[in-house]
Amino acid sequence: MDRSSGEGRLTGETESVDLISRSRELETAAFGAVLEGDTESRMQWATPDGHEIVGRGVAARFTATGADRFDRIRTQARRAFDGLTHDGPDHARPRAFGGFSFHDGHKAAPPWIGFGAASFVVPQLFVTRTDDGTWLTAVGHRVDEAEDRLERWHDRLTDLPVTRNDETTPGVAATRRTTSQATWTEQVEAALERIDDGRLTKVVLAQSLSVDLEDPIDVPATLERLRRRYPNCYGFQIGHDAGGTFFGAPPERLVSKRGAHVETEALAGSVPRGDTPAEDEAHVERMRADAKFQHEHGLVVDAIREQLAPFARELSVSKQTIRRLATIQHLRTPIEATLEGDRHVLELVEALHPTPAVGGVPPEAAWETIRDTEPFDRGWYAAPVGWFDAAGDGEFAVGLRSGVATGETVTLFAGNGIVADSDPDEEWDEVQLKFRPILDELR
Ligand SMILES: C=C(O[C@@H]1C=C(C(=O)O)C=C[C@H]1O)C(=O)O
Repeated sequence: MDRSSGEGRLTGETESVDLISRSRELETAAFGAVLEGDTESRMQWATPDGHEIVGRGVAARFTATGADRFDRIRTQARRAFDGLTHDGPDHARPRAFGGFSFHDGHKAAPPWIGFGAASFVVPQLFVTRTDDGTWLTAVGHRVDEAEDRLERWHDRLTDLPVTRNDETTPGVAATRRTTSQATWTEQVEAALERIDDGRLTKVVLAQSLSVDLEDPIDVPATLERLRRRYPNCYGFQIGHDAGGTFFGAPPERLVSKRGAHVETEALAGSVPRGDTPAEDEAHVERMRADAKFQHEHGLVVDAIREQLAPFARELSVSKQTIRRLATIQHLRTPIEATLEGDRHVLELVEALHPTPAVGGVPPEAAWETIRDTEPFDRGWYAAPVGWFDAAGDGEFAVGLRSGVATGETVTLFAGNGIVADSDPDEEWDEVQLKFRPILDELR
């Protein structure tokens, strides 16, 4: 156990504490052990291009509530990162990992204990695996603290055998839905009335599914299996010993920023996979040719373009493509921008969240409809999860295809875009497909 966890860490909005960071290369693949044992915080982040970060402990924590939560996180982070000295390669630099709740008024009630309206942690210890090798980084408030932590964990990880992947799933004892199919039909019909009235153009309605497990879930092993099945998705977990663990395999990038270069995408419109390549194509062709799907997708492209334009010197919207996943296929439009001036990735996160891929159009009417309709708190579902660094660069996924594990229950969330001409039965089927990534790994 890392007994120094929590000592002298930075939490307040006014304190300023130096952060010292030290890295060294790791010759072992046994770095999953970083997540073992008691620690107040653990995190994992994997990208579709194969990069991976696994971390534990709290060197600095930033939290905020309210409408200015994005700004307040940035202010706290600036204080912490201003005093940072990193000795190691750039890719092993300290970053703050965490995210936001869907809505700024969110309260951390079950199953979301430990998940406030905005919460980020700079881990005390983390492993970064990229094309440049595997590196271990320790962060502390004094040089000796960082160096001791680095050596201790380096020795510990190097001595460990690489364990084989755990293929056993926890098993499902019981499931409970928040929304029956009959209720869903009523909800979609009520949303369609608002659309007919002209109050609303699109809303994404979600459902939640609670799964009682037969055995405790091993989140890292579950994520590993998800990564193999959904290699073109993100993989993440954010866990608190004093609360739950939010994890998932989102297919959707909210935004990534490196210097002036920004990448995002519109992902909306969903059809199943077929049993054969020809069936796959038939589903895709139906989606491409369908006015409802194109309308629903186009609203997302337009909103992202509008939100990003004020920040951009150049903005380009690429040709529509298909994102094909193991259980579902989506319409996807990549969007890139070159920023005008110096910006923090959290400014872009704030501008983009929620896109109409998870919220709706117009945003206020969509949020009102979500609030009037959904009998549960979205918590961090469909909200930004990811990281940022001292330079204000970072990458955020949309927290979809996700669940929050507490004790022996996992609460899953999934939703779908409703526009004029949506059919409640078809929308129901699409939502069930979106539960599958996590549900299949629990059964
Ligand atoms: C809302 C979800 O997915 C989003 C909604 C989609 C749609 O309406 O077709 C497709 C991809 C995601 O942007 C979810 O996975 O829960």
